[in-house]
Amino acid sequence: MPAKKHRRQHKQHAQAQAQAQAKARVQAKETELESEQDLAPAFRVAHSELFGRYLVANRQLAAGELLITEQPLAIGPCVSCEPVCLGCYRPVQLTAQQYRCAGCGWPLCGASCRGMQQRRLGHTEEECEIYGQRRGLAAELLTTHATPDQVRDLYELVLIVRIALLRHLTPDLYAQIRRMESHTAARRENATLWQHYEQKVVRRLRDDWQLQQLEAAELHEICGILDVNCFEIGQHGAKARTLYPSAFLLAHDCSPNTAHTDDPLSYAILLRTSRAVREQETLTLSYAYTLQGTLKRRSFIQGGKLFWCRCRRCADPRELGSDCSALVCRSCQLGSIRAIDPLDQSADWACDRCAHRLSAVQLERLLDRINDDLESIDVHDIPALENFLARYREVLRPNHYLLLSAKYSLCQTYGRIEGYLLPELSPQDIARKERYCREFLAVIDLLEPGLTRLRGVIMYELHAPIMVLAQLGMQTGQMSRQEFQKRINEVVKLLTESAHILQLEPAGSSEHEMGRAAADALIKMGC
Ligand SMILES: C[S@@+](CC[C@H](N)C(=O)[O-])C[C@H]1O[C@@H](n2cnc3c(N)ncnc32)[C@H](O)[C@@H]1O
Repeated sequence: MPAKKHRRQHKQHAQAQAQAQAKARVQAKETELESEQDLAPAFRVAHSELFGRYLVANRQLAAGELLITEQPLAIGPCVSCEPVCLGCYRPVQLTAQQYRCAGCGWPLCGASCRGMQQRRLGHTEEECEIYGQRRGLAAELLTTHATPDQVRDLYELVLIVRIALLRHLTPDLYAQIRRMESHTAARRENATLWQHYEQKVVRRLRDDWQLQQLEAAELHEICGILDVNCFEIGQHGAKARTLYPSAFLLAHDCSPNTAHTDDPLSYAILLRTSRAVREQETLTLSYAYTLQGTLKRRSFIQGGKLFWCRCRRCADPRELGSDCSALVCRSCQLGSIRAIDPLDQSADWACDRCAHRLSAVQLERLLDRINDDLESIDVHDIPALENFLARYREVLRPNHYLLLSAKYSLCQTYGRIEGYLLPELSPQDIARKERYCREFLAVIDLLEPGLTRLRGVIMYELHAPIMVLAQLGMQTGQMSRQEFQKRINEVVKLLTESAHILQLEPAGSSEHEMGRAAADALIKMGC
């Protein structure tokens, strides 16, 4: 081989080798970056004047990323609860037949309650001793003669006493809890709130129960910490409130970018992104029930968490396009009534077509009345719920949260309760279920988009009427093959997304079961 050709070949070979090495280096770097990204914490703690401490995404996060899973620091019955077992937080009766703790006499679900073995998460010896020494002031009041207020007042104390006990039992956990925000100064300025806790908690524990080792200031602080930072959790009828080591740091938003659930056995929280989150974006969850109007959500948040929310949804009279607070104008019957300035709780509400106005007080009174009406209806009473929708159709816009609440109950009862199972329903009733599901889903898509439990549940509910009506349409020859296929494609899409969302719920939860049912249905359909 001539030397020149050989040199050229050698040069080409060396160039190719250098290119391959460079490519390998880039690939190695990329892999390194990818794995660094995997290892990089998804979020960090930031601080601002407005939020105090809060969590921020450290990198771009995908929808469904698990951000936090942690055990509670403390757990106990909710504030306004019905009687529950002190071990597992499932409902109990106050009758003479109800099993009671041999040590202190409080009602428990049974001798083998799993909460008796879970130190710190259930009924402990230390707690038992305190109640046992004060049977007349606690357990003996918990009979069928107890008024709802007496029951609530006693159950409210449980978690406060548990936290106070941690001071000596596990000082590190206690210190972690005491570092949480309590808003004590602001609470002290609110005479009604302060007096409530002074009477119901501080005096009761220190004077009546003679627990003078619990200082008044410490008790007020614990009450504040609980009001500001607690999560309400529970599955299969259990209900409890919990404090978690880091999940409490999430800031609030009325259309949040995370969703959380809890493990039925360990009470661990599982917090995930519900949609894609940009690097530097604040991670948020909702402290209030999202299917409520701005006026109600804001006053609920101010009452418990002591700040006025000013998020994008709160500032928008149409609530991100959902229009879930709008009323029908009583005067012109054409326009919609909305808040003039939703960030001012006392601002008037005005019609967008005529000069009609309502004061915030008038509006609240009207909504309270309609709400009381709705609350008086059993969630399984289909005719009463339909009647409610018919009565308020002329008063509230179709997406109003009070109508949506009734529609949600109907979505879950049509096709599911005796007398209204799918084979028993008329095509009109099945179509009604489909319509309510669609209306509800359209609002949830705006307020809680992404991988959220409500979307998963309602998509599962929606697939059934579409499927049944499509089959019926084919059988009766009223639906074309093309239209039938279109409906089936929609069913597959709904089941796929529902299965994906609901199987993120912890095993053993009813939503997880629903997710599995969606996945099974897809298999049966050959998907
Ligand atoms: C559960 S704590 C969150 C952690 C708290 N920022 C801290 O530093 O401990 C709730 C408190 O955070 C603040 N906060 C959270 N979200 C907020 C928001 N959207 N606007 C204003 N303050 C907010 C309020 O002080 C609220 O009472």
